[in-house]
Amino acid sequence: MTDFAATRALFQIPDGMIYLDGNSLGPLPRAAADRVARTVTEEWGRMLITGWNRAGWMDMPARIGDRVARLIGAQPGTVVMGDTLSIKVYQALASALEMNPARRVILSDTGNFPSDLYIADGLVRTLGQGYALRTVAPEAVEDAIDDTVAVTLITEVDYRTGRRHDMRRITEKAHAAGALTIWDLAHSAGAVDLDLAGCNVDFAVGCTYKYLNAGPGGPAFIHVAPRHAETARPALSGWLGHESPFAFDLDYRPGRGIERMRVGTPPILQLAALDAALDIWDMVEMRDVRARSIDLTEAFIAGVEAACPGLTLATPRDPARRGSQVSFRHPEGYAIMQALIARGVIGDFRAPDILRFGLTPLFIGMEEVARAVDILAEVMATAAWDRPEYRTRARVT
Ligand SMILES: Cc1ncc(COP(=O)(O)O)c(C=O)c1O
Ligand SMILES: Nc1c(O)cccc1C(=O)C[C@H](N)C(=O)O
Repeated sequence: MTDFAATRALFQIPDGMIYLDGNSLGPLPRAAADRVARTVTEEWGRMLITGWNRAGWMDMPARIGDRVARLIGAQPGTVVMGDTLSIKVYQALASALEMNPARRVILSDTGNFPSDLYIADGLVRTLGQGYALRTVAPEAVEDAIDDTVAVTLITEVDYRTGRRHDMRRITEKAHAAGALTIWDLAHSAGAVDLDLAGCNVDFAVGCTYKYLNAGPGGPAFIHVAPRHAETARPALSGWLGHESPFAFDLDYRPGRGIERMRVGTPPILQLAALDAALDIWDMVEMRDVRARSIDLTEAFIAGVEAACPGLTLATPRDPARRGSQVSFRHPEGYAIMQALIARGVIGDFRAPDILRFGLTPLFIGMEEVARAVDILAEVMATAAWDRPEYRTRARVT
């Protein structure tokens, strides 16, 4: 059994703060600060360029990829770290389209994160030749999979509502129709129990600065199913995905397996922070995290619904259909969230009216849930949010 009191002690969270935003930016694992400092002083400072060999920097993207693979139910050797998630979406999409050349449609849904849709739109414009992005309502995805679809591009857990797609069913349906699948796991990795291998997905991508706690700008990951690993062309064919980067050949030959999905120089300091954050993940079983996340989200929903009649639940009631966040709607959602933040309860707001709360078992327990509910109830009952300064929108919400 996972000891959540032990994991919680490993994070640095300011006294008195109830941090319900680990679904957007995870808190600092205490060990990450030391680890980054050591990487800077002992590796970069003392080894300089020899660190690429002596400190194992060059192997970090694949070595850490294996650590992430365990958390998402993927086989070792099928995940590599690097770049940002938007870039990995582009890479997976361009690779998948090339693997299904008779088809022209990318299928996605309106619950997807805008960056994924922007990237898909940009790519179809670059490709021309009848390529198109078809975006349907989340509930309509399964029925929209037909023999024109080259690839589905679906974010498993909706960033606004927390609604979770059925990965197994959609992947099966896509394969039966001759389409490939790309799953964006930004709000899934470290949040829900995943079985990429068992679901037979083709590609998956995700970020590490949310539930995995790698810090702002933490590198993304990409997974390619073993059956495609030696045939997928990486589309972004940078030198570090080359079969032999230090031969400096003028022609590009993709590297072995998942290594080919590397592009350029890996962000070593961010990878060091992620490596330290993953030590905490080594202490937990994903099924325990999922079970506790369901308990926390159930308790939060019940508490808020009982105490705050003015808020409308935006997240599915069925725990199987949601991730590890709970969202409520209110026309004054932005001001309400600012009032909560002023009282030490940190969630966030997503336009036009969503209050978003991440319930992250590694460092949030039932006691914080109860306190957060009480504070929210007080803010709502006294209309404490109704102040001009709470309505002034910040640049980043
Ligand atoms: C589902 C999803 N996809 C893509 C992105 C974009 O990620 P990045 O800013 O790392 O490129 C995000 C978050 O920002 C996201 O939530
Ligand atoms: N990546 C972010 C950033 O650089 C700044 C502020 C927020 C973010 C986010 O991750 C947003 C996030 N994807 C969301 O779910 O809204």
